[in-house]
Amino acid sequence: MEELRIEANGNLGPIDSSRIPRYAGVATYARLPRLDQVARADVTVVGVPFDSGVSYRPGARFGANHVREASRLLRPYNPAWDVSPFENIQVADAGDMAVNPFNINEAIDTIQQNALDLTAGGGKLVTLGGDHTIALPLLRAAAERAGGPIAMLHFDAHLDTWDTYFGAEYTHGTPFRRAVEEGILDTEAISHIGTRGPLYGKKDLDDDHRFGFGIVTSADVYYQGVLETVAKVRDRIGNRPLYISVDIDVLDPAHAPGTGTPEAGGITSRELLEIIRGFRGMNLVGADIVEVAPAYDHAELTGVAASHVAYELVTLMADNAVAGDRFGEANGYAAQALGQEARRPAGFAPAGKE
Ligand SMILES: N=C(N)NCCCC(=O)O
Ligand SMILES: [Zn+2]
Ligand SMILES: [Zn+2]
Repeated sequence: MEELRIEANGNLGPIDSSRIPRYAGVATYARLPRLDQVARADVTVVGVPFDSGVSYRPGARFGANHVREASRLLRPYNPAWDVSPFENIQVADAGDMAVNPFNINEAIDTIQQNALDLTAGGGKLVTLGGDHTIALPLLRAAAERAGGPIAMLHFDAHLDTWDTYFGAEYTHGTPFRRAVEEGILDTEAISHIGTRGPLYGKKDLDDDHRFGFGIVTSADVYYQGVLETVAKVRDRIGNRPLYISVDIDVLDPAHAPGTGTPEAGGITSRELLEIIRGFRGMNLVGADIVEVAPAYDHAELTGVAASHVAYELVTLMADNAVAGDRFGEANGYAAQALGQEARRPAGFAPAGKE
């Protein structure tokens, strides 16, 4: 079948859903071209079908393809930003990394190397997991590309800074402790958002605090709201190179039942999307969305939520790519919401607008 795609500014976009029904054909993320169909990509979406690091329900190895299937309804214009991300930059789907399910250490090495290979031309990665183990090699690669320790925002019900499980150091509950130990995170600028639920003991929090993490709990988001959450985070992170890791279990199980370690009392998908929009202008260098386990999903709720999270993250990258580095300038939707005057850098007009 011929692929009728939207094209703008030399960027090959999604299959045109007004000419080929969106439910037809093989799924790529947002119906975007495969990486081998484009000359280069500014942002590469890649799947990591790996879940050998889980402590409870398995199944996140099927997450990436579930998110792709659930992403067919994404449309090319993002009104919350007044940005058409796939027109601003070339985004492509690289398919899945081939990762050993029987050897976690080898899997971690493979993910790190593939992440480096995929960013060799200067592009950025948005990774679809996979369990949270994969964040460690992705952070290693992102820090190497950034030339030093990077800031991180970690959306999750869980801290994921535990030490070991059954003696194992590399699991989905331990990636951020390992990352701090390895010195790849800028410990002045790391935070969890959305944490909640029972822990093993108070020491979990003490350790986490000692590593340098700030915490905005799920209850904090409820009581202080999206705007204060965004303001605090922007204050803490500034313009540092920033990696965002989203464990889909940050959402309440009502919004994202398809995950392996669900915890009651989570934030809503509306809150999560709005918080990310509030990061407009921040220096996002890479991102992952992990822990989508389709076997426990219903009506694609979790897949749709994850596909929209990825869409907002790609939009943030696309917006920055066109606007340049404009951190500190109050602009756009989130800034308006924060009560600041919306401004655009001179000469900036989103493709097809103004
Ligand atoms: N990263 C995720 N989703 N979960 C970690 C939970 C670790 C535990 O079972 O204590
Ligand atoms: Zn989690
Ligand atoms: Zn996690």
